[in-house]
Amino acid sequence: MLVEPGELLAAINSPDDLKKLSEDQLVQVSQELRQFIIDSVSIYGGHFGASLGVVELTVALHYVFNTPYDQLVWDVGHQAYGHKILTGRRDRFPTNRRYGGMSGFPKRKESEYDAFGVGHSSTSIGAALGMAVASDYKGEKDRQHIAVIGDGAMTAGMAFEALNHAGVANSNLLVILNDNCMSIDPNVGALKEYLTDITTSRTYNKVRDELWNVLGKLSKFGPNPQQIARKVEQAMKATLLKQSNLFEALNFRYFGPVDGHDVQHLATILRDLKTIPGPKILHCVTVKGKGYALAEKDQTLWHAPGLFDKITGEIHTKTYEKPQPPKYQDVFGHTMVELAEQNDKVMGVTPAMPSGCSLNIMMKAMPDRAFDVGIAEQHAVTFSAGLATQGLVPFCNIYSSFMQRAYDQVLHDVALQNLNVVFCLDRAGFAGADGPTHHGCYDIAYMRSIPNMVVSAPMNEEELRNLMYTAQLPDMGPFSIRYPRGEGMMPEWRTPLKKIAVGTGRVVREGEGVAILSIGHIGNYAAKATQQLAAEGLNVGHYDMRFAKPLDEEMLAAALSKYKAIVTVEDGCLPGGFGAAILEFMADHGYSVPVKRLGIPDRIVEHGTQDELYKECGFDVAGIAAAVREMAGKVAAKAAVEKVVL
Ligand SMILES: Cc1ncc(C[n+]2csc(CCOP(=O)(O)OP(=O)(O)O)c2C)c(N)n1
Ligand SMILES: CC(=O)[C@@H](O)[C@H](O)COP(=O)(O)O
Ligand SMILES: [Mg+2]
Repeated sequence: MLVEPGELLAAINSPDDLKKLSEDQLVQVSQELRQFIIDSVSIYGGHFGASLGVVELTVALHYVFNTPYDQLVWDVGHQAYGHKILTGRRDRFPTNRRYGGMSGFPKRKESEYDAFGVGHSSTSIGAALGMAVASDYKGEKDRQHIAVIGDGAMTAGMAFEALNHAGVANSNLLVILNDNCMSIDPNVGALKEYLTDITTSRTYNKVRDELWNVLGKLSKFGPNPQQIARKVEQAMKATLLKQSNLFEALNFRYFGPVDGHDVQHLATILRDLKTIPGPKILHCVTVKGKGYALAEKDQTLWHAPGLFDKITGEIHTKTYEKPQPPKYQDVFGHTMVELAEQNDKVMGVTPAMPSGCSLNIMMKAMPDRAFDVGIAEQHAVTFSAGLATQGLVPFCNIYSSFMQRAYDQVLHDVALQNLNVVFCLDRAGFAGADGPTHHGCYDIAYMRSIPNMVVSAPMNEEELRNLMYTAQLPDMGPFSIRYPRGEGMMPEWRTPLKKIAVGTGRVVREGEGVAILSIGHIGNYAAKATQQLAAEGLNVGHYDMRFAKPLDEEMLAAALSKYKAIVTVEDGCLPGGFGAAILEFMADHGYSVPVKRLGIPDRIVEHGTQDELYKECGFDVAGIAAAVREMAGKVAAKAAVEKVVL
């Protein structure tokens, strides 16, 4: 073991062991847990700042509540490392996010302590409410249901929808709002300002603390003082806070704000809250990255820093002798500025991923033309639709998997009205270590089914730039461009912007016998496979189709007439995907050439590096080459049979 737990932590293999500690020992065990997370993430990688920020909360929750009977739902789950360590998975930590190893997020099949599988944000309140209502139905009156949600996740519509329901369901639900003023980037929006208003109202906090101190003393004499104090507190909130009672207006009892790093105080409060029925919210104020100075200072960088030297804080980056290709996201970010300089109608929109998708480059250069709307994918799409009705051309950049949330908005608000909105789907295909919650498998299939939608994918940086350029030309209608996480292919990527005729592909190489039809970046793997095959004497054709919709029908017809077998390659799901589009075209036009489709199969693919997952699914370079050989073998066998018959 490269990471040794501290003395108390070493003895904790489940929350039952934690409960054996005295309340005085909670501070030490919290320190040890924090150190274990720092030590582990520095050498194994993963999300960092969020877990450090909830160390005390995690300890207090498992100390006070009877998990797993009491159900604890973590929102997003990127902050649940402490939870995993305390619930019997400390020894598995070296495998975190690795192929075949522990998931970076809570996952029901991984542990009975993971009450709900997460990864996408803002699901915790709805899920915990469902559990609470189920407990009501089953008569489990003693069961507790807790949702831990961050201030960033709280900005999403789903969270509000669940609060709205919970306020009348009257079930036993505790929402813990972990307020650190941060999403991945600084949190945005009016809710953030409201929460800041509560946390910074010194007068309110002072009067409230005094009131509850008195209450604590009086409560020995019965529940009445509590009721009086509550009434006084409500009146006080209304007068002392600018906008009061957002949560109380939704029938939640609001407690806080409390210091989320005072573990003993948290344990006391949580114990009290256990006795209060119905929906309640505890507002905890925490610091993202708490306990690691650099992470406290640059919270965005340390959200998920990669491997680092825990002593110096140096983040390990590879060094290269030659210039390397840029990340696709950066090509997007810089090209946005270039396009916006040329076309004053171009705007940028991101739901809470400005640094993830590099729209932050435009937000800095043109703050009035690029918007972070918070974790609100549905709103991001409809907001973009609104901009488009006024003649603007919004580029709405959403990670492929998060876009799943906004399918109806794409269809109803954009496509039905044929509005000029450009959807840039970053992290399309396998996301890698984040795993199935984040893999962008489905976008070709779901975008292809939408009328008016152009579905495209660049094979390299130049194509990304040209597709972006094309998409903002007049009257293009809804236009989607997908590209993967990570680097492209071209160190010299600032190529002149050129129009690509919609629905046209390009020939990468002519061959004979078998042709590969690929879409997007994975075409580079196909290109390598064709080179390997050429060395073996197999001269394989390769077409970079660029568009899954509309297909380049002319090119396809030519390829289907010339070649005896086809292999399609996509970094997307096979059902309904690019290969399926080719088969539909063939069926509709009477082609019967044998086809082998390579892509993401119809099952959940877990986490690992992108290359490990391509290999697992058979579309890494070796897999593509093997598929071509197989098809070439069939072609040769068929030709041999035909020769004998003749
Ligand atoms: C639907 C969805 N959109 C975006 C994300 C990406 N994302 C993951 S964590 C995060 C920030 C969450 O902020 P908060 O809930 O406040 O948690 P913190 O990191 O501050 O602890 C974002 C935007 C996501 N996981 N799910
Ligand atoms: C938890 C979460 O959803 C994000 O932090 C996500 O892991 C970011 O992914 P990228 O690293 O690909 O931006
Ligand atoms: Mg936050």
